[in-house]
Amino acid sequence: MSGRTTGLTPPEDSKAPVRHPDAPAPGETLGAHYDQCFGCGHQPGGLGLTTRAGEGVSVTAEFTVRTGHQGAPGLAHGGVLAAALDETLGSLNWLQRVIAVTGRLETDFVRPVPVGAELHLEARVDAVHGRKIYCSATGRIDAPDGPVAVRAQALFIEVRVDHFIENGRTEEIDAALADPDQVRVARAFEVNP
Ligand SMILES: CCCCC/C=C\C/C=C\C/C=C\C/C=C\CCCC(=O)SCCNC(=O)CCNC(=O)[C@H](O)C(C)(C)COP(=O)(O)OP(=O)(O)OC[C@H]1O[C@@H](n2cnc3c(N)ncnc32)[C@H](O)[C@@H]1OP(=O)(O)O
Repeated sequence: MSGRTTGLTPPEDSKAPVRHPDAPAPGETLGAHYDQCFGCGHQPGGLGLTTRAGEGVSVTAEFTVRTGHQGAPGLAHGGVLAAALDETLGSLNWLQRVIAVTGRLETDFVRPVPVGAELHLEARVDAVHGRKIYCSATGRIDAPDGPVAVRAQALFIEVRVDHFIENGRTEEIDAALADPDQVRVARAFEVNP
Protein backbone atom coordinates (compact mmCIF):
# COMPACT_ATOMS: atom_id res chain seq x y z
CA MET A 1 0.00 0.00 0.00
CA SER A 2 1.41 3.36 -0.98
CA GLY A 3 -1.00 5.34 1.22
CA ARG A 4 -1.86 7.46 -1.81
CA THR A 5 -5.44 8.70 -2.16
CA THR A 6 -6.90 7.22 -5.30
CA GLY A 7 -10.30 8.96 -5.22
CA LEU A 8 -11.46 10.55 -8.43
CA THR A 9 -13.72 13.05 -6.68
CA PRO A 10 -12.28 16.58 -6.81
CA PRO A 11 -11.58 18.12 -3.38
CA GLU A 12 -14.03 20.82 -2.27
CA ASP A 13 -11.53 23.63 -2.79
CA SER A 14 -10.89 22.62 -6.45
CA LYS A 15 -11.08 25.28 -9.13
CA ALA A 16 -13.04 25.37 -12.37
CA PRO A 17 -10.88 24.57 -15.43
CA VAL A 18 -9.55 27.51 -17.43
CA ARG A 19 -9.56 27.52 -21.20
CA HIS A 20 -6.29 29.06 -22.42
CA PRO A 21 -6.87 32.27 -24.44
CA ASP A 22 -4.87 30.80 -27.33
CA ALA A 23 -6.73 27.48 -27.30
CA PRO A 24 -8.03 26.28 -30.67
CA ALA A 25 -11.57 27.53 -31.38
CA PRO A 26 -14.54 25.19 -30.86
CA GLY A 27 -14.82 22.90 -33.90
CA GLU A 28 -11.13 23.20 -34.80
CA THR A 29 -9.25 19.92 -35.30
CA LEU A 30 -6.43 19.29 -32.82
CA GLY A 31 -3.23 17.93 -34.31
CA ALA A 32 -1.22 14.99 -33.02
CA HIS A 33 0.92 15.88 -30.00
CA TYR A 34 3.41 13.27 -31.24
CA ASP A 35 3.39 11.68 -34.69
CA GLN A 36 4.19 8.23 -33.29
CA CYS A 37 1.51 8.36 -30.60
CA PHE A 38 -0.61 5.16 -30.63
CA GLY A 39 -3.77 7.23 -30.12
CA CYS A 40 -3.45 10.35 -32.25
CA GLY A 41 -0.34 9.73 -34.37
CA HIS A 42 -0.14 8.64 -37.98
CA GLN A 43 0.93 5.03 -37.84
CA PRO A 44 -0.75 1.91 -39.30
CA GLY A 45 -1.25 0.08 -35.97
CA GLY A 46 -2.63 3.08 -34.11
CA LEU A 47 -6.13 4.30 -33.35
CA GLY A 48 -5.90 7.27 -35.72
CA LEU A 49 -8.09 9.35 -33.43
CA THR A 50 -9.13 12.75 -34.75
CA THR A 51 -10.02 15.18 -32.00
CA ARG A 52 -11.75 18.56 -32.14
CA ALA A 53 -11.95 21.36 -29.61
CA GLY A 54 -15.35 21.80 -27.98
CA GLU A 55 -16.83 24.57 -25.84
CA GLY A 56 -15.12 25.38 -22.53
CA VAL A 57 -12.52 22.79 -21.70
CA SER A 58 -14.02 19.92 -23.69
CA VAL A 59 -13.20 17.92 -26.81
CA THR A 60 -14.90 15.47 -29.13
CA ALA A 61 -13.31 12.64 -31.11
CA GLU A 62 -14.29 9.79 -33.39
CA PHE A 63 -12.70 6.39 -33.65
CA THR A 64 -13.71 3.54 -35.96
CA VAL A 65 -13.25 0.04 -34.54
CA ARG A 66 -11.26 -2.09 -37.02
CA THR A 67 -10.52 -5.82 -37.21
CA GLY A 68 -7.13 -5.28 -35.52
CA HIS A 69 -8.91 -3.87 -32.46
CA GLN A 70 -10.84 -7.05 -31.57
CA GLY A 71 -10.90 -8.79 -28.20
CA ALA A 72 -13.75 -11.25 -28.83
CA PRO A 73 -14.93 -12.12 -32.35
CA GLY A 74 -16.38 -9.03 -33.94
CA LEU A 75 -16.07 -6.94 -30.77
CA ALA A 76 -13.63 -4.23 -29.69
CA HIS A 77 -11.02 -5.08 -27.04
CA GLY A 78 -11.65 -3.28 -23.75
CA GLY A 79 -8.05 -2.09 -23.58
CA VAL A 80 -8.39 -0.46 -26.99
CA LEU A 81 -11.54 1.33 -25.85
CA ALA A 82 -9.74 2.45 -22.68
CA ALA A 83 -6.89 3.74 -24.86
CA ALA A 84 -9.36 5.72 -26.98
CA LEU A 85 -10.83 7.25 -23.81
CA ASP A 86 -7.34 7.97 -22.43
CA GLU A 87 -6.25 9.66 -25.64
CA THR A 88 -9.40 11.78 -25.84
CA LEU A 89 -8.94 12.84 -22.22
CA GLY A 90 -5.25 13.55 -22.86
CA SER A 91 -6.10 15.91 -25.72
CA LEU A 92 -7.83 18.21 -23.20
CA ASN A 93 -4.23 19.33 -22.54
CA TRP A 94 -4.39 21.32 -25.79
CA LEU A 95 -7.15 23.56 -24.44
CA GLN A 96 -5.44 24.29 -21.13
CA ARG A 97 -1.92 24.47 -22.56
CA VAL A 98 -0.77 22.23 -19.77
CA ILE A 99 1.31 19.06 -20.15
CA ALA A 100 -0.30 16.33 -18.10
CA VAL A 101 -0.14 12.54 -17.97
CA THR A 102 -2.72 10.01 -16.83
CA GLY A 103 -2.34 9.12 -13.15
CA ARG A 104 -5.56 7.17 -12.85
CA LEU A 105 -8.16 6.03 -15.38
CA GLU A 106 -11.38 4.31 -14.30
CA THR A 107 -13.49 2.85 -17.08
CA ASP A 108 -17.07 1.56 -17.20
CA PHE A 109 -17.80 -0.73 -20.12
CA VAL A 110 -21.54 -0.33 -20.56
CA ARG A 111 -22.20 -2.22 -23.79
CA PRO A 112 -20.13 -4.16 -26.34
CA VAL A 113 -18.79 -2.23 -29.34
CA PRO A 114 -18.85 -4.15 -32.65
CA VAL A 115 -16.15 -3.97 -35.31
CA GLY A 116 -17.10 -1.33 -37.85
CA ALA A 117 -18.84 0.84 -35.25
CA GLU A 118 -17.79 4.45 -34.98
CA LEU A 119 -17.22 5.46 -31.38
CA HIS A 120 -18.16 9.11 -30.73
CA LEU A 121 -16.15 10.33 -27.78
CA GLU A 122 -16.66 13.43 -25.66
CA ALA A 123 -14.36 14.52 -22.81
CA ARG A 124 -14.23 17.46 -20.44
CA VAL A 125 -12.23 18.76 -17.50
CA ASP A 126 -14.44 18.85 -14.42
CA ALA A 127 -12.11 20.48 -11.90
CA VAL A 128 -8.49 21.36 -11.20
CA HIS A 129 -6.67 21.12 -7.87
CA GLY A 130 -3.04 22.22 -8.07
CA ARG A 131 -1.32 19.83 -10.50
CA LYS A 132 -4.31 17.47 -10.45
CA ILE A 133 -6.79 17.61 -13.30
CA TYR A 134 -10.09 15.76 -12.79
CA CYS A 135 -11.81 14.85 -16.01
CA SER A 136 -14.42 12.54 -17.51
CA ALA A 137 -15.33 11.06 -20.88
CA THR A 138 -18.11 9.17 -22.64
CA GLY A 139 -18.12 7.07 -25.81
CA ARG A 140 -21.32 6.50 -27.79
CA ILE A 141 -21.98 4.12 -30.65
CA ASP A 142 -22.34 5.45 -34.21
CA ALA A 143 -23.63 8.95 -33.37
CA PRO A 144 -22.93 11.78 -30.91
CA ASP A 145 -26.29 10.96 -29.27
CA GLY A 146 -26.02 7.18 -29.81
CA PRO A 147 -26.17 4.59 -27.02
CA VAL A 148 -23.47 4.97 -24.37
CA ALA A 149 -20.87 2.19 -24.67
CA VAL A 150 -18.07 3.39 -22.39
CA ARG A 151 -17.53 5.97 -19.66
CA ALA A 152 -14.37 7.07 -17.88
CA GLN A 153 -13.30 9.19 -14.99
CA ALA A 154 -9.66 10.15 -14.80
CA LEU A 155 -7.04 12.03 -12.88
CA PHE A 156 -4.30 13.65 -14.94
CA ILE A 157 -1.20 15.06 -13.25
CA GLU A 158 0.57 18.11 -14.65
CA VAL A 159 4.24 17.50 -15.48
CA ARG A 160 7.05 19.48 -17.06
CA VAL A 161 8.44 18.59 -20.47
CA ASP A 162 11.45 17.14 -18.60
CA HIS A 163 9.16 14.22 -17.62
CA PHE A 164 9.50 12.94 -21.19
CA ILE A 165 13.13 13.93 -21.71
CA GLU A 166 14.23 12.16 -18.50
CA ASN A 167 12.09 9.05 -18.89
CA GLY A 168 11.78 8.42 -22.64
CA ARG A 169 14.15 6.17 -24.58
CA THR A 170 17.11 8.25 -25.81
CA GLU A 171 16.59 7.29 -29.47
CA GLU A 172 13.07 8.73 -29.67
CA ILE A 173 13.79 11.72 -27.40
CA ASP A 174 16.80 12.74 -29.52
CA ALA A 175 14.68 12.45 -32.68
CA ALA A 176 11.87 14.50 -31.07
CA LEU A 177 14.29 17.22 -29.92
CA ALA A 178 15.75 17.39 -33.44
CA ASP A 179 12.29 17.91 -34.96
CA PRO A 180 11.36 21.62 -34.94
CA ASP A 181 7.63 20.83 -35.27
CA GLN A 182 7.75 18.54 -32.22
CA VAL A 183 9.68 21.10 -30.17
CA ARG A 184 7.10 23.75 -31.15
CA VAL A 185 4.27 21.52 -29.90
CA ALA A 186 6.05 20.84 -26.60
CA ARG A 187 6.80 24.58 -26.10
CA ALA A 188 3.20 25.53 -26.80
CA PHE A 189 2.10 23.26 -23.98
CA GLU A 190 4.57 24.79 -21.54
CA VAL A 191 3.08 28.30 -21.78
CA ASN A 192 0.56 28.41 -18.98
CA PRO A 193 -2.28 30.94 -18.67
C1 LIG B 1 10.83 17.29 -26.81
C2 LIG B 1 10.09 16.04 -26.37
C3 LIG B 1 8.68 16.37 -26.11
C4 LIG B 1 7.80 15.17 -26.13
C5 LIG B 1 6.41 15.53 -25.58
C6 LIG B 1 5.55 16.02 -26.65
C7 LIG B 1 4.44 16.72 -26.43
C8 LIG B 1 3.96 16.98 -25.04
C9 LIG B 1 2.55 17.36 -25.02
C10 LIG B 1 1.56 16.57 -24.58
C11 LIG B 1 1.74 15.13 -24.26
C12 LIG B 1 1.17 14.81 -22.94
C13 LIG B 1 0.62 13.61 -22.65
C14 LIG B 1 0.26 12.62 -23.67
C15 LIG B 1 -1.17 12.81 -24.04
C16 LIG B 1 -2.03 11.83 -24.30
C17 LIG B 1 -1.75 10.40 -24.15
C18 LIG B 1 -2.75 9.86 -23.23
C19 LIG B 1 -2.31 10.13 -21.84
C20 LIG B 1 -1.37 9.04 -21.38
O1 LIG B 1 -1.56 7.88 -21.61
S1 LIG B 1 0.00 9.51 -20.44
C21 LIG B 1 0.88 7.93 -20.20
C22 LIG B 1 0.43 7.14 -18.99
N1 LIG B 1 0.80 7.77 -17.76
C23 LIG B 1 2.03 7.72 -17.24
O2 LIG B 1 2.94 7.19 -17.84
C24 LIG B 1 2.23 8.36 -15.89
C25 LIG B 1 3.23 7.56 -15.06
N2 LIG B 1 3.29 8.12 -13.72
C26 LIG B 1 4.14 9.11 -13.38
O3 LIG B 1 4.97 9.52 -14.17
C27 LIG B 1 3.97 9.71 -12.02
O4 LIG B 1 3.40 8.81 -11.13
C28 LIG B 1 3.13 11.03 -12.07
C29 LIG B 1 3.81 12.06 -12.97
C30 LIG B 1 1.69 10.75 -12.55
C31 LIG B 1 3.03 11.60 -10.64
O5 LIG B 1 4.30 11.64 -10.08
P1 LIG B 1 4.90 12.97 -9.41
O6 LIG B 1 6.12 12.57 -8.64
O7 LIG B 1 5.06 14.05 -10.42
O8 LIG B 1 3.78 13.47 -8.45
P2 LIG B 1 3.28 12.91 -7.05
O9 LIG B 1 3.47 11.45 -6.95
O10 LIG B 1 3.86 13.77 -5.97
O11 LIG B 1 1.70 13.20 -7.16
C32 LIG B 1 1.19 14.53 -7.24
C33 LIG B 1 -0.23 14.49 -6.73
O12 LIG B 1 -1.02 13.60 -7.57
C34 LIG B 1 -1.52 12.49 -6.81
N3 LIG B 1 -1.42 11.27 -7.63
C35 LIG B 1 -0.38 10.90 -8.42
N4 LIG B 1 -0.64 9.76 -9.02
C36 LIG B 1 -1.89 9.37 -8.63
C37 LIG B 1 -2.70 8.26 -8.89
N5 LIG B 1 -2.30 7.30 -9.73
N6 LIG B 1 -3.92 8.20 -8.32
C38 LIG B 1 -4.33 9.18 -7.49
N7 LIG B 1 -3.60 10.27 -7.18
C39 LIG B 1 -2.39 10.34 -7.72
C40 LIG B 1 -0.64 12.43 -5.57
O13 LIG B 1 -1.34 11.81 -4.51
C41 LIG B 1 -0.34 13.88 -5.31
O14 LIG B 1 -1.48 14.48 -4.71
P3 LIG B 1 -1.31 15.59 -3.55
O15 LIG B 1 -0.58 16.75 -4.19
O16 LIG B 1 -2.72 15.94 -3.16
O17 LIG B 1 -0.53 14.94 -2.49
